[in-house]
Amino acid sequence: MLYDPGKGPRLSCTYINNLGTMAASNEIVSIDSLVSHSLSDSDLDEFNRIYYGRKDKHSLAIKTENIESADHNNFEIAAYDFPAQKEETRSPRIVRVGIIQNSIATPTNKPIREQKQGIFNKILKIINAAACEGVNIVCLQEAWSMPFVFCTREKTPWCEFAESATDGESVQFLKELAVKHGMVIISPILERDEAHGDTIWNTAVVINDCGKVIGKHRKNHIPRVGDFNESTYYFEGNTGHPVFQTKFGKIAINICYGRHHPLNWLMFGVNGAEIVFNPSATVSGLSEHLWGVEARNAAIANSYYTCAINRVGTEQYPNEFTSGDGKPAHKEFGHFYGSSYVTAPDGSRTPGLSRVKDGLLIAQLDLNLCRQIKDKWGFTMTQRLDLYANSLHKAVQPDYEQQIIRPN
Ligand SMILES: NC(=O)NCCC(=O)O
Repeated sequence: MLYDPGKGPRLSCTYINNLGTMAASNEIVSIDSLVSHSLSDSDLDEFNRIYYGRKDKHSLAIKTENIESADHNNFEIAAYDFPAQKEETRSPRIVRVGIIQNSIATPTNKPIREQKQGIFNKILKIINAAACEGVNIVCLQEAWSMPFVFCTREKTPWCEFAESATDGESVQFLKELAVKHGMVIISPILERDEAHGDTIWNTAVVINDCGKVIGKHRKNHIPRVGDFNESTYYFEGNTGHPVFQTKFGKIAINICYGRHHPLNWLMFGVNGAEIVFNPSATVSGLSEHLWGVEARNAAIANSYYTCAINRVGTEQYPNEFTSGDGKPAHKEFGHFYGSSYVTAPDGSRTPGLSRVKDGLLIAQLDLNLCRQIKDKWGFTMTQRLDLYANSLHKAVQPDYEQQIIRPN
């Protein structure tokens, strides 16, 4: 069955908020549903061609049982294909990725274990659907197993969500699924590092298709913007820019705020990544106009695939907090707008998932496209790393003088 993101409702109506009551929502379901509701079929084809680089729609069929499961369990499911040209000397290198966006499952004043378990229950159904569609690599959103509590600046009880990157609750839960389905799973969590002073990190754990943790990456750039008070909880990561060689290709993770830093994206490319996942948590009003630009631009500049994943929903906290902007104290973080999407190295992209609903976006990628685009555009050949290494080395010296040519 072919899924058409354009035919859903334009506005969401009501939702159960995180304190357990019904709330009205006038959120637009997705920019893509807005566009497709406004355009004729032929104009929509032109929109897809001109704006998204999708010459034809390249949607993939989804099994009826998974469409039914998505319907029943209230998540969106969509699947797209990114083919590459046939080559004489290399076979196609086809991999299916599944990116998952989710809201929290229970109010934030419930016991920690209950909150986690509620999220596990919904993720289980979505990963099962992904497996049934032959997905090889799943990536979850930033801090997927908890509410995004960092707006509060409270340590209790939120630090209790932190867990070991080798055998914490969520890693154990996902290891089993990785083995069962023979898939690689990227699990971005709040990490507790007992071996190093019980410190907390924002970490993506990579579990291979045999259920083994093959490594982790810690978020390199920590935001200090709006209510994203993450620096109260953890430092900038110390793991560099690792690329993980998996059975299904070379993958890397650029966690959320790192997407604003082109050099962060660059280094994953320099280290050979073919797919870079960007698990995120960001809210409308702050970043939504940037969302479609940054991961897409990174795919173009670095000739790799990018998968941008944002959490979804409006989270409320038991105690009021302020945003340091003179406005009244409040209990809501804002609206996490989902809109997860995938971009190919040629800059073509999928429509986004919903702004208001959990979702699974499946993309079938031919990794041969990475090299084909490098050959065509020559961005790696012309990137002049030596020039910038030299200039940056000078720029970080305390006595650096900016290269400004001033009028006499
Ligand atoms: N989670 C996170 O780093 N959010 C910061 C806000 C943004 O980058 O849009």
